[in-house]
Amino acid sequence: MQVFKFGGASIKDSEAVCNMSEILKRFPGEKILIVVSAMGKTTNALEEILHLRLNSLSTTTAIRTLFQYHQSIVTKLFKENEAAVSHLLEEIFHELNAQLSDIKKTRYDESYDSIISFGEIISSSILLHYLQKEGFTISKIDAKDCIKTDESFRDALVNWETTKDLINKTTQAEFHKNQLVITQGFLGGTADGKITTLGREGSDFSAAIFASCLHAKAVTIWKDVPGILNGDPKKIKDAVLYQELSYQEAAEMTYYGASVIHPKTIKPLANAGIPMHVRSFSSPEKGGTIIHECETVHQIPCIIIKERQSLITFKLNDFTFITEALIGKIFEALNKHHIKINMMQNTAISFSICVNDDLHRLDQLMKELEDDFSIRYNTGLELATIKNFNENLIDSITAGQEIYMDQRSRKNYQVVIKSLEFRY
Ligand SMILES: Nc1ncnc2c1ncn2[C@@H]1O[C@H](COP(=O)(O)OP(=O)(O)O)[C@@H](O)[C@H]1O
Ligand SMILES: N[C@@H](CC(=O)OP(=O)(O)O)C(=O)O
Repeated sequence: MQVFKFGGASIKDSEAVCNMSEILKRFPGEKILIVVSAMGKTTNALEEILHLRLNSLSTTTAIRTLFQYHQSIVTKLFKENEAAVSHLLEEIFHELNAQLSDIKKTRYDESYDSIISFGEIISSSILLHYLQKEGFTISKIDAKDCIKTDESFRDALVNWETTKDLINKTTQAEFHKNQLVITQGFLGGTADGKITTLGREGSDFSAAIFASCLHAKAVTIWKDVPGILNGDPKKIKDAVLYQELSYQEAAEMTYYGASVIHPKTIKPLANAGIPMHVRSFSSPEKGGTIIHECETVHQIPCIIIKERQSLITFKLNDFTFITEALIGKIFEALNKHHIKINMMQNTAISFSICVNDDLHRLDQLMKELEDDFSIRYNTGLELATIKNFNENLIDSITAGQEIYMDQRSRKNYQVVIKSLEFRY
């Protein structure tokens, strides 16, 4: 039994969905658990709809556009039974509207999950019907009933023991009857059935959760790139494909922000010794990258760019030194608001952190600390990390740039800058 994950790009239109079905046909008779993300940029569209609703602006056009996007995929995929699937789509959008009218501003994170989860609910429903039409024996399970989490909405923590039991019970029963089982990535549920999400781009992590609980023989993540390269090929010219990566190297890349894999994905797979393949959905005959237990340590530079960063500097105005107690106060607030530090630095009288641009969370953080510190911040930055750096590469990345913060260790160089026009 193995796990396949199809992300937004691999199911973004009807051609991509047909291609997904062709990929599955390459594995006749193989038991496969399919984890799907929302189609294309649906999650971003739902975030926008939530934003409009919370600001008491009209959501009508945005909802209609999202509906029409999915409807046009359904129309192209289904012919004789289009009406049934269209009806299902209408029902899901009806439910989305109902949930939107019930939003509570005071419980932002919970409302976020209840709305944003619709992307995966829609995609898994359409794909179930399409793959059935294509002749596969397939059933759907709901991730919210299998992956049990706490109530940290938007970044929920998995309760592994319950999850393992539920995944095994639910999935094994379905595999007795079907070759394929499909479920939603990114989603989980609390003990009392409220929907949660595992963090943006968390479907890779969902695939790893299912794989480790089911002792799958492998996980394959189908992407719009040939595998994992030593830099994002959309930004770095002549990026080189890694044929294999150790769990450790892969985990490190995701930690620094290589967006190709969600950072929480590697740990459960490494602990269970399950290999992960990252392969191209447009060239499924190619092997891509395998992440597994191996001795290989790459010496070529690897460039990781984390976009949408903010730099926040905390200071006291009376020349008080930044003590451990003051840093402790900042860390406590960061922990409380689920804000992760991507890079940090202190001087005698200031403490600076580079964090993701999550305006809602950062706003809460500032409110909490504004009485104790004078706070300055810059938004719209990028954090570049070069593993195995050399001076030429640093020069080419920082040339003409204002450096907001940088630091180096023996092997890694990190820099926060405004924008990165690559000349590499
Ligand atoms: N080191 C890297 N190797 C390959 N792709 C990378 C790397 N770093 C960033 N990427 C980006 O990751 C993207 C694929 O991840 P993502 O968009 O999350 O896929 P999906 O949503 O389909 O799961 C690629 O299109 C590429 O631009
Ligand atoms: N749809 C969610 C979860 C996800 O993992 O998506 P993708 O696999 O397309 O990155 C998001 O966009 O955050």
